[in-house]
Amino acid sequence: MARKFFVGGNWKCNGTTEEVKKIVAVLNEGQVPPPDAVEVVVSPPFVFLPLVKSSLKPHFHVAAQNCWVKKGGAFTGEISAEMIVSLDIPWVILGHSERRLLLNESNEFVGDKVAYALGQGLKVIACVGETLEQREAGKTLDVVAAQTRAIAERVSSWENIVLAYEPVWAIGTGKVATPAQAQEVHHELRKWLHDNVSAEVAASTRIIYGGSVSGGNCKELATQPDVDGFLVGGASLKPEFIDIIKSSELKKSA
Ligand SMILES: O=C(CO)COP(=O)(O)O
Repeated sequence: MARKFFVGGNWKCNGTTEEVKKIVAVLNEGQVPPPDAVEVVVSPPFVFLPLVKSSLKPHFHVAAQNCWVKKGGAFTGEISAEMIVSLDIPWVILGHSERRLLLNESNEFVGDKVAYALGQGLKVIACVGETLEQREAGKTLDVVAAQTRAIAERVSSWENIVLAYEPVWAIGTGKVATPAQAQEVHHELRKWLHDNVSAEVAASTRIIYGGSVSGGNCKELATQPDVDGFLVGGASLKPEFIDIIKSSELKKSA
């Protein structure tokens, strides 16, 4: 089965109510390919989830940016998977490098979160990626394999997981991975899934790229055989996000 192109917009910790309304208006006015050609999921900060969900055209789906590792309770400041489900939000981003690095989320903790969120019925955009130091030390594939393994060991199905490869050195830096660099890691991740999970999961799991994706560089990246879409940060707050969604049209179906 062909993997449907997937474009995620991670708004991170950005936006006021007024700014969020403007981004929603841009999305609603955009001429984008139909939902059977591309899956688009935007991820506003928690406080804007209901506003964004209720004002976006149904064509677009919504994701939370994180959730707690288990059932809610006495965890001040956290948001549980159950809460996200109760808002009818289908997706959550987990394991983003900003949380792994700034908030010390370990591979195991991220794996536990992915398993718990899936168990509650959420779909998960699970992020992996190496730092510049790790890349320069030749450890890229070991790092992303270890991050992926911690997820694979804890989940029984990959049906509701999109894997996002986001090299840390490319995030918010304007230094996008070259199409060849992205393709190499995506190919290796797919091979890892093939060898360690199953051929079926390797063939069907979408592996998307994130890190300084823009309206300018998305086209060449989109044509790489193992790049099934994008997770976009800064550019997802701007009208060029529409161009990035449209890059799905360049994808030849597998
Ligand atoms: O972290 C990212 C998406 O999750 C990428 O961010 P930028 O597109 O701003 O580099």
